[in-house]
Amino acid sequence: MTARGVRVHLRDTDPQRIRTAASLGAGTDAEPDGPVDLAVVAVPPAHVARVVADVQRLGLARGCIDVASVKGGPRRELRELGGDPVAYLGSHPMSGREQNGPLAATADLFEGRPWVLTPTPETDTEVLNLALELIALCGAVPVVMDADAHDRAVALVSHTPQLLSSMIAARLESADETAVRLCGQGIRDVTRIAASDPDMWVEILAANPGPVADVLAAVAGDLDEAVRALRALDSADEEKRGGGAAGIEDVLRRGNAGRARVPGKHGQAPAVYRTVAVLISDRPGELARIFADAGAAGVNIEDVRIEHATGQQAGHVQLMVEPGAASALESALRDRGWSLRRL
Ligand SMILES: NC(=O)c1ccc[n+]([C@@H]2O[C@H](COP(=O)([O-])OP(=O)(O)OC[C@H]3O[C@@H](n4cnc5c(N)ncnc54)[C@H](O)[C@@H]3O)[C@@H](O)[C@H]2O)c1
Ligand SMILES: O=C(O)C(=O)C[C@]1(C(=O)O)C=C[C@@H](O)C=C1
Repeated sequence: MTARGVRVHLRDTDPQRIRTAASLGAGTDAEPDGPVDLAVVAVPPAHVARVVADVQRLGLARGCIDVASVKGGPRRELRELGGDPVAYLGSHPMSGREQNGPLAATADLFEGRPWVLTPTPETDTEVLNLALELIALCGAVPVVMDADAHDRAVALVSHTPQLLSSMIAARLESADETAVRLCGQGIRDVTRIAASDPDMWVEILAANPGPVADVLAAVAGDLDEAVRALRALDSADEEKRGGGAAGIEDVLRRGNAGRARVPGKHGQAPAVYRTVAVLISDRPGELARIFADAGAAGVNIEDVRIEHATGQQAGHVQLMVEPGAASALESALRDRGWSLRRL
C-alpha cells in the first residue's frame, strides 16, 4: 500500500516488529492525527474480534477489515463482544508464506491471488468499497463468499493440506540420515508449508475443526484403500496383485484430475510450460547472470525452481518458459557458456 502512495500507520503489540516493518518501508510508526479510512487487522485468528472491537471502541478507523484465515468465528465473537458488525468486513487473501513476521513480508505477495470478502446484507457499502480499493491496489482478485462457505472451502484447499504436509514431514524427524540426504524436489514440494508456525496453525485449526476433520476423514478413507492396495500388490496371488495395481492407479488418476483443476498463475488454467534445466555453481550473482542472459534472448521466464545437488557446491535451476520459447532459450544459454541438463 505504501508503494502505491497510501499512507500506512503500523501498530503491533510488539514494538520491535513495528520498527522492523517501518525500516523495510511498510509504513510509519507515527500515530495518525485522527481516524484512518480503513484499519487492516492482521493478528492471529483468536485475537481478531478483540482487536476489531478495540479499533471501533477507540474510534481509530472509519471501517475495519481483518485478514485471518478463518471467517465464521471472528464475526460471531465480535457480536459477543458488542462490536459493530456494520463497519467490519471479514476478508482473507489467499496467499501467504510458511514464515511469519515482517522479515518474511513481500510487497507483491497478493498479486494475482484471490482475496475473499465476506460481506453480509448489513455491511456498510463504504467499507466494502474501501476493501475493494485496497485489494485492487494490491493487484489481487476479489472473491465474495459467505463466511461459513469460505471456512469449508479453505478446510479443503488450505487447512487439510497444511496438516498433511506436516504429517509427511514428521516422518522425517527420526528417519535415518542416509534416507534424509536423498530428499529431492518431490518431498520439498510436499513439505514446504510444514515449516509454518505451529502456534498460528493451532489457532487456525481450532477455529475450523469440523470442516477440516471432514476432509481429513475422507483422506483417511483413501489412505486405508491405498494401504490395502499396496498389501495386495505384495501378495503371491496374481489376481490380488491385479486388484492392488488397479486400486493404486485409481488414486493416482484421481490425483491427476484434481491437480488439473488447480488454477495457475493469476488464477488462469495451469499453463503447460517447458522446463530448461541449467547447471549453476553456488556463487554470488549466478542467478542474476542467468536471468539477464534469458532476458537478453528475449525469453520471459514464467516460473523458476532451484534444485540443490546433495553435498555439492552446485545445483540446477529450472526455468519454466512457454513451449515455443524453449529451444531459443536453450541455444542462447549454450552460446553464453551455460551447461544444460535434459529432463
Ligand atoms: N501467513 C500467511 O500465510 C497468512 C495468509 C493469509 C492470512 N493470514 C492471516 O494473517 C494473520 C496474521 O498472520 P501472519 O502470518 O501475518 O502472522 P505474523 O506473526 O507475521 O503477524 C501477526 C502479528 O500480530 C501481532 N499481534 C498479536 N496479537 C496482537 C494484538 N492483540 N494487537 C496487535 N498486534 C498483535 C503480533 O505481534 C504479530 O506481529 C492471521 O490471522 C493469519 O491467519 C496469514
Ligand atoms: O503458501 C503458504 O506458505 C501459505 O501460507 C499459503 C496459505 C494457503 O494455504 O494457501 C496458508 C494460509 C493462509 O490463510 C493463506 C494462504
